[in-house]
Amino acid sequence: MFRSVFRCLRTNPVAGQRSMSLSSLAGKVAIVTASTDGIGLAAAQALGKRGAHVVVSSRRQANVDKAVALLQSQSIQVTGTTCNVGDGEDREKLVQMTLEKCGGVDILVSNAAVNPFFGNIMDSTEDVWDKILSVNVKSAFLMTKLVAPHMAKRGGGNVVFVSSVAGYQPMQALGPYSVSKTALLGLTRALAPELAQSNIRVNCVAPGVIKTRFSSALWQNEDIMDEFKKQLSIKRIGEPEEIGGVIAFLCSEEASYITGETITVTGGMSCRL
Ligand SMILES: NC(=O)c1ccc[n+]([C@@H]2O[C@H](COP(=O)([O-])OP(=O)(O)OC[C@H]3O[C@@H](n4cnc5c(N)ncnc54)[C@H](O)[C@@H]3O)[C@@H](O)[C@H]2O)c1
Repeated sequence: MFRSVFRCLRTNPVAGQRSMSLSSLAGKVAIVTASTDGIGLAAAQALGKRGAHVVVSSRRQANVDKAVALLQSQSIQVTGTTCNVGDGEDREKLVQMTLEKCGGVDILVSNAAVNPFFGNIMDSTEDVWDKILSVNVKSAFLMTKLVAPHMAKRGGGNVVFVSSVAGYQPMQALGPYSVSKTALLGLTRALAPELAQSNIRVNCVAPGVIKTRFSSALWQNEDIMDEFKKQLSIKRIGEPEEIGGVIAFLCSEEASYITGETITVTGGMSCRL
């Protein structure tokens, strides 16, 4: 059977093209927050390689310029701007610029996160909680609220939140951050039924330890990593591209019947709530 499918694709270029276009995001516009490095940049690359026009942003202009140049060098259609997702004016500016320059928005990947606190959760302060919940959770919701009407106007869209394995099992010393990531699992489920009415799917990815600046304190410490690897089926940490691809999948037609879900991408760590 496989042989006849391959023969058909080889001898029938139209059939081949049709199967390619199933996963294409050509004509789609994707906002990815905090997308000049790490998982956000990998998500922008994965979406862009599937044909989407990606709007990259982060807080520093120099980082935006660097990411735009990199993506352009990979023949990805890209627009960039600065955006602090914790700032209402910045969020509006990001969406407005996207509408003006790209004509609409179809995809939101809410990726930005902070963790200003390491220690016993009972030592965390109100300021720590305000900062973590504002950037990691509230801005994810408020960005969704801003883009949803514009997605609805275009017949639907996709929202993907970036949670964490820590959202399932709080990491020692990362209590408030872990709780914020658990909140995203709830936000995904709370939004999905309401936005399905506008043909907008809402999903989430929960990465395990991925090699980025954010997690460098973990992967640069051999003792921690040796201990950590005991919990993994695949005995290595993940790469940002391994999350970017899953995000692009969730935004594609192949995932057209998936909403309200979180996909864990952890190398086999056990994730249970
Ligand atoms: N790396 C991992 O092991 C890992 C594991 C699980 C989840 N995550 C999640 O993946 C996402 C991306 O992290 P990463 O690992 O790629 O690290 P990263 O450091 O490359 O990305 C986090 C980005 O968020 C940005 N950011 C922070 N506050 C912001 C704000 N107010 N406005 C705009 N941008 C802001 C930072 O500048 C940074 O670029 C985060 O949500 C993180 O919680 C990462």
